[in-house]
Amino acid sequence: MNIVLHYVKQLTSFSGRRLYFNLAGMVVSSLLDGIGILLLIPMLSISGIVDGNVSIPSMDEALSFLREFPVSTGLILVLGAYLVISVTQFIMQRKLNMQNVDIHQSFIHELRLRSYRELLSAKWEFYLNRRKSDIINTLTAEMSRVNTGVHLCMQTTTSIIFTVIQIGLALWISAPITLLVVISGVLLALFSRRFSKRSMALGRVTVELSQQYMAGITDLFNGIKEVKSNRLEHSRMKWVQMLSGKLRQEQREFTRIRTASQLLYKISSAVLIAAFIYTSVIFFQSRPEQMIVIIVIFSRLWPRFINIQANFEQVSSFIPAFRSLYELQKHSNEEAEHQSALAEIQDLRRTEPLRMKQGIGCRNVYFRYRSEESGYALENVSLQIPVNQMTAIVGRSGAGKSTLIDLIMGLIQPEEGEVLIDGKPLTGEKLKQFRHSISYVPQDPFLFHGSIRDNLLLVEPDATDERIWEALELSAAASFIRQLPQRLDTLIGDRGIKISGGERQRLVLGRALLRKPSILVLDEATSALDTENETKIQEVLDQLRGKTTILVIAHRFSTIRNADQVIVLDQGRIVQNGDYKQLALEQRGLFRKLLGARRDFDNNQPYEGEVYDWRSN
Ligand SMILES: Nc1ncnc2c1ncn2[C@@H]1O[C@H](COP(=O)(O)OP(=O)(O)OP(=O)(O)O)[C@@H](O)[C@H]1O
Repeated sequence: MNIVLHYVKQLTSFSGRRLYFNLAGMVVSSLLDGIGILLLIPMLSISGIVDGNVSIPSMDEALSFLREFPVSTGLILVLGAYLVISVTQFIMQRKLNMQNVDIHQSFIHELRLRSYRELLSAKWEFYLNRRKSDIINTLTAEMSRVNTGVHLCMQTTTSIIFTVIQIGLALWISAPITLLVVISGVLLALFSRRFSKRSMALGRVTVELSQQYMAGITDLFNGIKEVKSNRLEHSRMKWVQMLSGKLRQEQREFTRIRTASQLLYKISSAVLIAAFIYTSVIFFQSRPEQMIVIIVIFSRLWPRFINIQANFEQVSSFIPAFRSLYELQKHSNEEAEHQSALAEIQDLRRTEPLRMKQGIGCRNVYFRYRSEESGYALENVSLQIPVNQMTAIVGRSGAGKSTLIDLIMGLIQPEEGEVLIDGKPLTGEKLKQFRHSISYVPQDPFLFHGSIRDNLLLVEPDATDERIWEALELSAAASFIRQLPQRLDTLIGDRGIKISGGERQRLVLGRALLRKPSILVLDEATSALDTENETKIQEVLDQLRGKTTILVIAHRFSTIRNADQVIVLDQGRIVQNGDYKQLALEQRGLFRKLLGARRDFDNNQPYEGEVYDWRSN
């Protein structure tokens, strides 16, 4: 329950006076409700409409004037008062409900924004160690349970206020009966704690199953092409059947618990009411008016107890969802990129890009993904990337090329050693500015289901069509986009599924160039291009040299042919570093081995446009 209290505290500090005003309104409204219903019988009795007398201290005297009137006038007065009180209470209740929803939804809105902000400010390592589908599950399914949980907490608070006030009024009417009802309620609530505990245990199962379901369907639809091509539909269907069966079972179990506790309350209510009436009639010779009071008090209070118990059980089943959101927020907060990362995301001012003068350096850098592993992904790496030159990083698969790029971009931090910009450590404001000067193009770029224009404006929301076409010309994407019937307004599907791999890469390169970056990082970003388009990109990179620092991982010989510097990585270490020609001539070097002995490097005349994959060596 502590975790729920954490969010309730957040709710009270977020909503402030509004929440307290609403609670005060609830008190007044429940008083009116209590007066309207509970005092109806005594009023009728005092007015002489019901035979006999139900004694309520001080109320008798206050309403004794009704006896002066004829019965019909008294009845109109009593019912008129009842109507006024009830209608006022209904109107007030409606207003309070609307305000409640407003407070609740504003809080959920804030919670959602806060969670996104914290997640966006978390460092890259946070994501490396987590299943993305778990994060998505927490932000969707669990967030929705938290939403209902907060609503239920507010509803339960209201119910408790109503109940306490009605207990007060009932005590006024008949203290012994009310006390008996309350004691029975408390005993039953204590007995029902087992239902709440079972609900919480089931809630944990719900979160686990929900995570498995989200992970499974994410994997399934990410790999739907493989599923269809390799005829894996049957095995996937079996998996869905198994998981959906567990979900069905879990929901059934939850309903079983809930209905069992409701049944217990309802049976108790029948047994208690019978016992009360029997005791009153047989032992205390109570009159019919008192019987009515017993029934009224019981029928007003008992459903409230049932309702509070049902809410407790449901909130208990949501506790694991509250915990899941809490832990996601806590961990993303703990793993924030830097102290001001959160504030930075809120800060809408544009950060000025860094004007690098000398270049990027790494000094004796060590990095490993898990501290318990003995091997390093990067080991004692020292290098210099001169400003406005093109540096290529090559090596076999798993050599550490992408890790080195992530480290240079400040996404991951070295375990030992330093990354330097113009000789100074890459931290604080400098890191922020440095990030703003980079355009990064991965092999599998991020394209969303939208138009080409929308995908481009993602990085430069204010770019004009003229600037967009200029960038697309540079990335050799303009020609294919012009041929599309809707040109920039063409929808490209999920992850750009409606265009080819090569077209996707040219489009994403155009998007990177639209930002006019001072540092361009291409991580195998030209792998899907044909020779003609690759040559075009090569020309673009040549044009950018002298104006932009270019960092390239490429498995194609032609892409790095004009690089000013080639860094050769092997098992996390730099084994060669120099310009292309020099490395190609080093007979025993790994670079030459990677290129393949077939080529005539002494004349530096490799076959034009030939595609060569380092990784196969
Ligand atoms: N998220 C990760 N968690 C654990 N180990 C990782 C992770 N990413 C990479 N590695 C390991 O770190 C080493 C370097 O990987 P990296 O991706 O940098 O190589 P690469 O040269 O870019 O390979 P490729 O050319 O195949 O993309 C490899 O041994 C790899 O298994």
